[in-house]
Amino acid sequence: MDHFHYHDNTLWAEEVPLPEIASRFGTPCYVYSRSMIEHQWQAFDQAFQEYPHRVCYAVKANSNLAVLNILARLGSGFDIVSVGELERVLAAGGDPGQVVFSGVGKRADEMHRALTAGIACFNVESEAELAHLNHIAGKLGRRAPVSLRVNPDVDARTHPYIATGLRENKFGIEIDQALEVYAHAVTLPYIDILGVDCHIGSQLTSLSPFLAALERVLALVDQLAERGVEVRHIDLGGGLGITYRDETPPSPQQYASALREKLAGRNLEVWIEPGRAIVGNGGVLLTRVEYLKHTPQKNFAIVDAAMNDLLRPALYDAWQEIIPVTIGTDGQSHFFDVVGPVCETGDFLGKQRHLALGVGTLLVARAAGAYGFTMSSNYNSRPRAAEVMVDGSEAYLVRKRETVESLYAGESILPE
Ligand SMILES: Cc1ncc(COP(=O)(O)O)c(C=O)c1O
Ligand SMILES: N[C@@H](CCCC[NH3+])C(=O)O
Repeated sequence: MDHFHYHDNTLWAEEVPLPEIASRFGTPCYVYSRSMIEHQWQAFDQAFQEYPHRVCYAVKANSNLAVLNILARLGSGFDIVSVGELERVLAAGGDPGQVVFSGVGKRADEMHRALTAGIACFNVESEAELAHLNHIAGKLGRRAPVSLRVNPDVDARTHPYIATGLRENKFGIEIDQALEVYAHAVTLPYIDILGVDCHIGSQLTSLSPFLAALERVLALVDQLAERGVEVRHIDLGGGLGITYRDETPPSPQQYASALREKLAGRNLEVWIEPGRAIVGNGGVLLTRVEYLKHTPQKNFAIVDAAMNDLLRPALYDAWQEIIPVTIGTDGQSHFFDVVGPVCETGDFLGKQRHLALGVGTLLVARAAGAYGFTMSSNYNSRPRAAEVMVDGSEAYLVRKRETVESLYAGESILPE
């Protein structure tokens, strides 16, 4: 399915034209579509049909409160990796009883807060973390709900920086050691074993790695049952990819039905943690051309968004489609490198793009709803961009552009 439609310069099925958004809120800004985000969450939820499941949206993909609130209203669960993400979920009206906490480095204060908030499950990634959590829960006089995240040693066939399920990666407990760690876990007084968790990587474009991981997790579930450890759910993490260029990832329907087939007849809930596939295509980065620069080697379009706003091209050499929203003033097409104002040669949004551009042309970088704003920074003392949510005929400013003053508000100089 083509996730994205442009009708009269609007986003998806929303009605507010992007040039109007640019003039009301300025550029660069992120623009999200409420209906697209809802559509994608519901696609996952409905695809499992009657099979007991929980969709825990991965907050790291896009943690804007309006996005979280839209999902909370649908009844979504949330996958968090820090206390900061937990507080965002709570502030957005999310249900703590549907929160899972992933990550290799949970601190004591984070465990404490998550326990008092009453989260659904800690996805524990090492024996040391398990002992620490048992200790913290003991001090609170509570039992911590736990799944162990196992590392199934499956090649996700994605960018090496975002593959997480290989033996050499820092994530999870080696699957061959899992039985031993479970045997220990069930003896701990403040640990309640609920499930088995894994997450093998992000931007996966085929089903086979998911199914290979599922098979290994199910084999472990069976071995645990033989030893008297009955788990209630398995968590398969996130990772389903989207189309940036010419990838053809499975749809949420295809993904869920392949999982359902393997799970049929089991008395196990399945939890998933999709991030990118819910919000990725529901957002764009809107930016304006400031200058054109023609050199004997290259044509540059210098835009007002930069690597601090959208890091994926610089970090992963990721391809984001760039489309003009308004016609260029000179109307001439060239191959352009679309670059930002940051002082790094790696500061580009796209290279060698055939575009008709002029000064003032508005462009979008598509598929920027996931890992766009959340990976942004203040590098070069650039204020973070505004975020706008479009909902039918209304556009709401859901995060103001930062002010320059706010960037040094917490700093101080040394006394005389
Ligand atoms: C533990 C965990 N769950 C879920 C996700 C979400 O992944 P994605 O955005 O690829 O669906 C990630 C990131 O890859 C993750 O590390
Ligand atoms: N930041 C990555 C995804 C990271 C997934 C986190 N576990 C990206 O933009 O593709």
